Amino acid sequence: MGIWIVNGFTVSADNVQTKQHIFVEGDKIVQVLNAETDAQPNTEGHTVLDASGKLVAPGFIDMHVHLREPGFEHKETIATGTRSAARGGFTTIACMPNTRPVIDTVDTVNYIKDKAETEGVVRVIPYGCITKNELGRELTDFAALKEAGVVGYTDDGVGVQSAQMMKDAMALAASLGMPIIAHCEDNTLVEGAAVTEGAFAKKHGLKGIPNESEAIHVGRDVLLAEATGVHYHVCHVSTEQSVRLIRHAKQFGIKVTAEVCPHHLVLSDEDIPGMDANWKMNPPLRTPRDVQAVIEGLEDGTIDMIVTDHAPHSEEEKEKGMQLAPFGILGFETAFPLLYSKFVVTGKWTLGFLVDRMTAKPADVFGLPYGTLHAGSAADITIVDLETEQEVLKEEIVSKSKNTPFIGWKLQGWPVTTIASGNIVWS
Ligand SMILES: NC(=O)N[C@@H](CC(=O)O)C(=O)O
Ligand SMILES: [Zn+2]
Ligand SMILES: [Zn+2]
Repeated sequence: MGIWIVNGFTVSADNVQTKQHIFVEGDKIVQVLNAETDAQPNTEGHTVLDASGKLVAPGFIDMHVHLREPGFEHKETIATGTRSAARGGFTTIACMPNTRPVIDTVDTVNYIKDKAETEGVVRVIPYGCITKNELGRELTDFAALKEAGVVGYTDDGVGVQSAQMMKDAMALAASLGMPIIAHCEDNTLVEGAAVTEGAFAKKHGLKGIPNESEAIHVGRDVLLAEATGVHYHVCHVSTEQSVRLIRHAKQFGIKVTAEVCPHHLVLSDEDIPGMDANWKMNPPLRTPRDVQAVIEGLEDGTIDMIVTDHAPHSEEEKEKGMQLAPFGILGFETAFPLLYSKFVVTGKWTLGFLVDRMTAKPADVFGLPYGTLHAGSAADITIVDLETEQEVLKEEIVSKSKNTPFIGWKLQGWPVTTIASGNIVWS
C-alpha cells in the first residue's frame, strides 16, 4: 500500500506552480503526475491525501540544529527534537555536536545515528567537532569521523579562537573533501555581554556584543579558506559586515557558503520587549541595519540557505534572566510560517524562493540527495496550508522546551502533513 497525495501544487525555485499528484511507495516517490495534462491516478487500495489548494513541498532541510542528546535530555532529546522538526515540516536535520559528551568520536557519532534510527522520526545527520571537546586545542580524527558519517566539522557553540588551529582544520578537511562549518565569534570581544551593541543595550545599560566579534572570524576564515581551498560554511550570519565579507569572498571565487536564521531576518534588538531571556540567542538580535543586510544577502545569493539553529533550553534555565540565561531559542516549529507570513504574504519574496532556500539549496551546498520531488527521490514531503492563520500557542509546542519569542504571534503557512522516508510523521 502506498500514499497518493492528490491535487496539491508544487513550486519551482523560479516560482512556477504546478498542480500535481504524487505517489509514494516505501521510502521513495515513485510517480509524479501533472494534474492538468496526465491521466488521473488509480488510487485504489492506497491511502489518499487530498492536498487541494495546498502547497506540496520537498521536506524542509535544516543544516543547523541542536538536539541536546546525549547529555542535556532535560532540554530536548532526539525523540522530541525530531518530532518538533516534523511539526515544522523538516525531514532532514543536521545536528550540532555541542552535546555532553560532544560529538568528537566515532562512538558518539554512532550513538546519535542509532538513537535517530530507533527513536527519531526524521533523518538526522550529525556534525563532528573540529577540536576535541570543542576546546580549540587539538583536532579530532577527521578521517574517522568522516568514515562514521558526519556531514562536516564544526565547534558550534564556540568559535575556533586560534587562526593556526582553524587553518590546520581547513587543510585537513580540504584533503578529505569535507566542509568546515564555523560559529564565528572572537571571545575577547564578547565577554559578559548578552545582547548586541545597540539601542537595547544602551537603554538598559548593558555591555553589548559588537558586530566585529562575528565578522573578524568571517574575515579571517575566508582568507584561510582561500589559502587551503576548503569549502567553508558560515553559521548563523547576523551582521552587515559579515555579509559584506562573504559577498566579496564569493566574488573572488573563494569556496564560501552561508546560512541565516529566521529570527535574524525578522527581528532586531529594537523589538526586544524587556529583559526576557526568550529573546536571547547567539549571535544576538542585531540592529535594523543588520537585519536589512542579511535580508539583502539572502536575496542576492550571498547567503545560501535558511537554517533554524533550533536551540532548546529549559524554562528554569531561561528564567535566570537576560544576563545569566543560556543563549538560544527554538526554531523548527515557527520557521516556515514566520518567513511565509513576513516575506511571502507581504510580496517581498516568491513562495518558490522561500521553499528553495529551505530545500534544494541546502541539499545542493552539502551534496545531499534530498530536497526534490522527482520520481525516484526520497519520500520526504511537506504539505502546507498557506491560508489558515493560527496563533503560536505554548501548549502546542512539540519541543521539550518552550523558549521562543514568537508565542502569541499570528502566522499563516502551517505544515499540516509531514512525510519522512515514506512515513507520515506529522498531521
Ligand atoms: N545559538 C545559540 O544561541 N545557542 C546554541 C549555540 C550556538 O548555536 O552557537 C546552543 O547550543 O544553545
Ligand atoms: Zn553557533
Ligand atoms: Zn547552533
